[in-house]
Amino acid sequence: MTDASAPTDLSPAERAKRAAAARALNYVETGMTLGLGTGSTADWMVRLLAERMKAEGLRVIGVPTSTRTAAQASALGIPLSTLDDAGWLDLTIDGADEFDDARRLIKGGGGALLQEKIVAAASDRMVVITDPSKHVERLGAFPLPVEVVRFGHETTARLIARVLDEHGLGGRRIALRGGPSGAFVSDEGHHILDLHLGAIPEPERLNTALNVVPGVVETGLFCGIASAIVVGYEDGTARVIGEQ
Ligand SMILES: O=C(CO)[C@H](O)[C@H](O)COP(=O)(O)O
Repeated sequence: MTDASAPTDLSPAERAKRAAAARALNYVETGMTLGLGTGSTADWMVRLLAERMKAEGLRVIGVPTSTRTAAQASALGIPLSTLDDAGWLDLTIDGADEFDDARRLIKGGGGALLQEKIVAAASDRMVVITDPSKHVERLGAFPLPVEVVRFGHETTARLIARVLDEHGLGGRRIALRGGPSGAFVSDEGHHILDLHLGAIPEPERLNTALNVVPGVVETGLFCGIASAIVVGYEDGTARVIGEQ
């Protein structure tokens, strides 16, 4: 169903993101503790959530997955908690950079993958909000973000290259995320290596192998975590893959 309340001046891409976010809010019930994702699609979800809280008296407590989302949510008046104070969450709603038919994801384009994974893992359900441009047959066209400690990060990259070799992904480019002003630093004070893999033959196996490399904190591969994927479309409709 299209959303008649959607602003008419949005670009097609923003309409799709908004549609996914609006549909995902159907999972939210009053009294829930809710993980709040990071990124431009999650941004819509936080905005629409705040609107519903004001308009309908919906009560939730949010656990943000980044300083960016924390700032947005508190500016909009959403009550927040830390993950440890909340303990366990009813639901997390977050975006993704890629998803496949097995509901596996690549996340971390916005650099918040570590907190996003911890929060999602501590939730009864993770609902992903996305659009058709992120659907892939095989994960890996989007460079895989891997969060690493700053100490010895070039050595960690070499150790990762060895793992890639063993997984039939030898010679792939590994880039330290950053720009002219220096390397990107995550909310937890780490760097991110973007692995340009093209296609990942066995995401679960690669995730396990990367996570035991000394210096690796976490990967952006989310396997077996998302319970539903809400795909929003430019016409304002949305479709759910997985748990309704
Ligand atoms: O994983 C993320 C941040 O770390 C984001 O959810 C992902 O990058 C998608 O962002 P967007 O909705 O802006 O496309």
